[in-house]
Amino acid sequence: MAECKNLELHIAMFPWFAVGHMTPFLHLSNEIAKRGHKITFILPKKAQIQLQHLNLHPNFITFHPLTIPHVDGLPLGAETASDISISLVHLLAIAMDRTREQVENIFRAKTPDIVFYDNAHWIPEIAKQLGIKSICYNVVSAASLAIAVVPARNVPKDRAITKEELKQLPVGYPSSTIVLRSHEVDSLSFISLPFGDGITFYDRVTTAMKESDVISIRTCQEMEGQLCDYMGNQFGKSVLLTGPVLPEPAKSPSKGMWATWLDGFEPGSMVFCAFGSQIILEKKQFQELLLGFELIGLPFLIALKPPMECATVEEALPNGFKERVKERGRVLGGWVEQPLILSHPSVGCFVSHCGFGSMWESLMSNCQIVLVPHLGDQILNTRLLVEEMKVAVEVEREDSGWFSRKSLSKAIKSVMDKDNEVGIMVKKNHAKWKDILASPNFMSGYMDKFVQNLQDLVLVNEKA
Ligand SMILES: O=c1ccn([C@@H]2O[C@H](COP(=O)(O)OP(=O)(O)O[C@H]3OC[C@@H](O)[C@H](O)[C@H]3O)[C@@H](O)[C@H]2O)c(=O)[nH]1
Repeated sequence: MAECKNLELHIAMFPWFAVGHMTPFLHLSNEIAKRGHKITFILPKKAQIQLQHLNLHPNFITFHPLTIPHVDGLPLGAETASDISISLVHLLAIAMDRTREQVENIFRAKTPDIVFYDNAHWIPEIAKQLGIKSICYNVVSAASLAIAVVPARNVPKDRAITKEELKQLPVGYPSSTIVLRSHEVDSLSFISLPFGDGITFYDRVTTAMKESDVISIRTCQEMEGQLCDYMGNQFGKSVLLTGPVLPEPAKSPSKGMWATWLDGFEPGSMVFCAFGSQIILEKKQFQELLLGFELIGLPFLIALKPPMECATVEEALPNGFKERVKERGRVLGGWVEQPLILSHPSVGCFVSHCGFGSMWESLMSNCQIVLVPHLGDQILNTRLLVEEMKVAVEVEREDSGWFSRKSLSKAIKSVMDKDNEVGIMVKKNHAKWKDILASPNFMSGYMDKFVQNLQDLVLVNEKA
């Protein structure tokens, strides 16, 4: 157990109801629990079943399930963003807001010292009344926060933000490379749309940050230092960084259900593709992607949700695809154990949407990285990896947003061809960054300092 002051903390966690948010909150909980502190983790009932295997310290981390109220327009039983399409998530925010009384009752009963939250902008109001410190913990990149949800963005209250306004960077934004191209700015237009009852996404997130005692971001100074400083200046608050907070590899890892099949291929020859927990492609784009994989001539494993209007991936396969690729490729429509697959010696390339979780997992792997971002934050994460760190390549898209089988296969081949200059460069840079991120005290150093800061925060409270 890491050394720290003797003050034992009790922390409540209340992440947005999405796997890409609850999972990193749980990784953070594990790190805090490992240092001897108690966690009450508040989440939808169904999500508890999905996440409990990631709870590495059940003696310290207790799940507290919520009943998610039904909101008109959501499918019956929907509890997390993975249960619904992206177009409905604003309704899930209403459902989250309607759990306020349940959450307040938990706080009254459990009396935590600190609460971590992200999308629930009303948490600081409850916390202040009960003498609990509130930390707005962001599990997306500092870049995506700094470009979209800072006071300098000045989103109009009475109308939707225009494309021209979105093209302008917020005053003082510190990067000229981690930006959206002009045909991509629409991916941010959601910030002025409702997200919850009578509140826009922008107002929700900026309120969540303004009202907090501390802003925290799951990133590191080495990669996003300037952007984190900008966030601190914008909100006039200290910004605590947790570092990447990835789980330690299990001592005796299960090999996972795909290991035997993967074992049959040459080391580093397999290309793995997954687009996180939310992306659902249109059928034509899904088929184009598969045909791109067919073109590369390498073995592949694709784990994507069935495309729009299809119940299964099988019914969306291009004609004759299965017969042509035979044993060389598999297309799965369900959840796979991504971290285990990325660590398998046969897997040499990861084609990802660059969701923030997948971004860290790709950096910590030995795989070449090919990126096909979809949402605004994924595009910015991609720019960070491609333009700043030069550890990955991005698949070229047309202005319409469409990517072709040719552009996909070109990007994959560029990193899988051992003599390709770009492939050699990204591999070398990736290895350097991996050395930094995986060095013995890198992550634990961030966490020790972070937990120390939490204790100081509570001690100041007690002395006051
Ligand atoms: O089949 C799968 C797919 C995904 N996963 C895991 O699920 C997690 C996905 O998280 P990501 O952040 O990459 O992607 P998501 O799309 O789920 O995240 C969401 O929240 C974070 C934002 O940055 C993303 O833009 C948003 O889409 C990863 O830890 C990944 O290992 C699996 O284990 N199996």
